[in-house]
Amino acid sequence: MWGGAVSAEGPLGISGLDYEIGGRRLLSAMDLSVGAGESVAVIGPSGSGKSTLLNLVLGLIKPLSGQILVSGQDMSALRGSKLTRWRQQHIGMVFQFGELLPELTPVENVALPALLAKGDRGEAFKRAEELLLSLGVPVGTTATADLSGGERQRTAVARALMSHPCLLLADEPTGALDEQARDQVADVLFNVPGQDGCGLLVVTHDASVAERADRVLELSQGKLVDATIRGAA
Ligand SMILES: Nc1ncnc2c1ncn2[C@@H]1O[C@H](COP(=O)(O)OP(=O)(O)OP(=O)(O)O)[C@@H](O)[C@H]1O
Repeated sequence: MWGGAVSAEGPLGISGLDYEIGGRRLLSAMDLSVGAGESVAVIGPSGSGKSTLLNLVLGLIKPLSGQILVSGQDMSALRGSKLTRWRQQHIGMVFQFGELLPELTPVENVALPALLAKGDRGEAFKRAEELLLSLGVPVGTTATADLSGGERQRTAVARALMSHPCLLLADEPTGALDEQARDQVADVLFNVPGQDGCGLLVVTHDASVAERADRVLELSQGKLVDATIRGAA
């Protein structure tokens, strides 16, 4: 089992995490930490609880017991608008299907969270454009629906980075892509910790994506164990 001390300073520290659903113990005394500038991939069979783990980190569901620190803050201790604000300010999330609004342009999609949070409009559009250009996404007037699958996922990465999160989560970020687009999105995603200094936690079925991470862990019977993937560091 991979343990590791829970750091109050790092992007993510999980200790002794237990979670049950429908009378079934899904996570059991799980420990995990993700350091600044580090990437961790979690693999595991379907139904083993990988997405549930991300939902717990986001504070969308509460653990039975144990502690989840995001940027030093115990997520279980926060409720309502405080929890929402902490999540918005410290965590970026990339979903399998991007979860973008198809009729908006990529810049509008990326700027939207900042606009909804009543941020400065000009600054939001400027940062959105810079982020998209840095990730190789065209910033014209094309609707997001008309972009390629890979461009859409890179737009989703840009949106997740908009708030300068200390922790970036990704749930099957390349699951809907062909091989070439998968590699481009994985390049972009795994560059982020080195460039921004945030921690990256990626859940994936794809060994060629997982092996890019600094550490690969397998979720097995409620615990994270070291996984050896050919070519993994
Ligand atoms: N709200 C819920 N009610 C009942 N069971 C649930 C609920 N949410 C998740 N589960 C169950 O918990 C288990 C873990 O689900 P989860 O989505 O975390 O798995 P996963 O490892 O991400 O799977 P996949 O790789 O297929 O996405 C599954 O058996 C799922 O059916």
